[in-house]
Amino acid sequence: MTEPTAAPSVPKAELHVHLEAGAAPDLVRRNASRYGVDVSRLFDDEGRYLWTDFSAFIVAYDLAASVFRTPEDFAEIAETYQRQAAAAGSIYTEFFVSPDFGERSGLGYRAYLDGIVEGLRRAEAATGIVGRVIPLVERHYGPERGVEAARAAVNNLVPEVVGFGMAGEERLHAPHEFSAAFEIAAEAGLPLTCHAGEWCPWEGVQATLDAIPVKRIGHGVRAIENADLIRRIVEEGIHLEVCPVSNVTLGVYKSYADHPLPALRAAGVRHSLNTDDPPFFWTSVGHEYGVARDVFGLTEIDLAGVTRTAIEDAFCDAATKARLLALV
Ligand SMILES: O=c1[nH]cnc2c1ncn2[C@@H]1O[C@H](CO)[C@@H](O)[C@H]1O
Repeated sequence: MTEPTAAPSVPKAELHVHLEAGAAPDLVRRNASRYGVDVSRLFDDEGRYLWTDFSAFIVAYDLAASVFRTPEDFAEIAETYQRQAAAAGSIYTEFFVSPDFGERSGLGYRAYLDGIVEGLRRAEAATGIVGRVIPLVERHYGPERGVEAARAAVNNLVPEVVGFGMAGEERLHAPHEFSAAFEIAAEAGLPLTCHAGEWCPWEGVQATLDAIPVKRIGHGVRAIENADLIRRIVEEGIHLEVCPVSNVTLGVYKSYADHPLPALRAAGVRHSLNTDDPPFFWTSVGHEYGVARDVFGLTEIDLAGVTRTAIEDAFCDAATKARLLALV
């Protein structure tokens, strides 16, 4: 993970971090040896995560996640991530968690969630950084498992659970196939976000907005390919959870010069800056803000605006937002 020489000092906030990907290689290696799992193919000679493309990344993600098995293991991921983010000036993180993965891990979703929440509470007590959780559907497992994930989410509404979403392989299944899952979550009062417009072109974002009453889109950057869609996103106040380093590292865009962050900003699209899967993409919250400043030319005032927009469009309660906005 490369921190810029001097990360911007402005308070930071993130709305899009996949929890298991918050685990740094050292933590994964330590747990792998504790549980006797061979993770040698996960890392390169310098000990950094190794993958070739998005499909290989999803497999690598699952292998790294497989060495977390107890509530305390998950508490440690959450607490460690949050302490590092707080040290880089972050005041708020929303993590994607997977009820399906909680079951697959053998732990059960509730014990998995309780571990994560315990880690978030410990980090908040130590540093003040606030952490919240968005359970999600893993799209590549299909709509039926999506409904199960939604049921698990609404049956375990601890205070830290603030929304519901979908991630995973965007090239499989259409958004409307997941309507039933999103309806269960919406009926329980959970605001919605869905990954789209990362691996599929702008039509994927439009189909998502047509099928699911989302307030935010995970990534959504390829909406830039259609001016009418961008107008709709601005008019409806849809927030894009933008992850520039992830996009360039995974190859959604060849270089930062091709990335639409400046065009999205110029169009007035509400957005935040996010790490997505930080150690997999050799990034951190400080690095994202550093790239926004050094590559895209955002000023400290612009960056404070990004943080304010993130908190305004966060899924936490109004009192928490007011308290956090007062810090920016
Ligand atoms: O950048 C991404 N795009 C789409 N799906 C992702 C990305 N990063 C992680 N996941 C997926 O999210 C789930 C865990 O939260 C896993 O299914 C993982 O593959």
